[in-house]
Amino acid sequence: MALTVRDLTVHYGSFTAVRDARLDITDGEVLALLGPSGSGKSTLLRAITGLEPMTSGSVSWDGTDLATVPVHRRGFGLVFQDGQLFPHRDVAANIAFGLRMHGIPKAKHRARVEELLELVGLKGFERRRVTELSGGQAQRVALARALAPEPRLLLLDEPLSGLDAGLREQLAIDLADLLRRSKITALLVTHDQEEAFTLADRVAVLDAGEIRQEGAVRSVWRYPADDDVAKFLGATSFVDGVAAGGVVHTDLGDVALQELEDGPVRLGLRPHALRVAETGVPGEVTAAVHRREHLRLVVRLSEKDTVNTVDAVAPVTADLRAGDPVRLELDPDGIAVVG
Ligand SMILES: Nc1ncnc2c1ncn2[C@@H]1O[C@H](COP(=O)(O)OP(=O)(O)OP(=O)(O)O)[C@@H](O)[C@H]1O
Repeated sequence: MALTVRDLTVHYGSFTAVRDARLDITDGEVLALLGPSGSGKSTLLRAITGLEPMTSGSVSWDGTDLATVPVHRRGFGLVFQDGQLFPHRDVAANIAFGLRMHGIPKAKHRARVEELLELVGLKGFERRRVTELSGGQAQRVALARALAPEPRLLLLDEPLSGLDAGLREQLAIDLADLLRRSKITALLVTHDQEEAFTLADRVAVLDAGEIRQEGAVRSVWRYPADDDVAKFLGATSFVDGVAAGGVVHTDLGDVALQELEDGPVRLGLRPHALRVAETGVPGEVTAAVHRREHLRLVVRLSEKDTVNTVDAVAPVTADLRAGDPVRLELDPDGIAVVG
């Protein structure tokens, strides 16, 4: 086990920002700490680095307790939201800073800087002033600087959240590729599920200072531990049903979920779990908004006691507006099995 965190608690005065956190990261694995704003993600990350004093608990690397090891001797690389580059130094000097700090001889700097710029897709940028970089380029330089001394753990705190949506998506894909190719062990903090799922092998969902669920990305997405985690992962309504022979029967219709054992189940529905179709439960559109890939609807269901209003989707080409009658069918793709 590379990183082991046990019972980590951080108090700010009488307020508990992180309570009894337990985490493991194995070599070459990327773990995302995912949670809403204020849930304690940054506090936990900072406590792991040693930047934030812990109230209790332990952080170990390969079984060695790091309590007495200062931040700069932990062998961790850090990347924050706003890069924090040195504005008066050029790109090469920013990246070489990490090498100097770790006592790597100057003769080796140039080759390593070139190698890193190539890795982050900024070949030839050595002499560029950092004030003349775009937000995305600056974050790539910050990443190169953190990777320069070959840290045993890379810690990324919302590394992409200062960037606009399109760039963020592209950089997340590039970063995922880089982490995999270089087999980097990393801990990523984000409030963005998509970013966590693009980048991480496993996620730990944090809420109000506590880790509510931890597991492989796909499994947490499909099987959230409770309604709160399901809501945080996009479920906007819930329906109870009964599974029998791989089909779940609910008030909103039937849906094939082959992996489920027979018995009662609770389903969390993301908007695309309900799609406009020829058949299905009837309802009336109360709102329709165009999104990039679909038309997002709010639908009031007719004659349903348990669920009244649900989110649903229709193709972008559908000409639907408030007041229109529709029918909705369940789509297994958007469903989470809760509990
Ligand atoms: N230095 C501090 N003193 C007192 N309270 C703090 C301090 N730093 C953070 N907090 C509080 O601790 C809680 C957790 O903060 P933290 O920054 O870890 O959350 P987060 O999940 O990273 O949030 P965000 O996504 O908004 O950055 C918040 O309620 C915050 O107000």
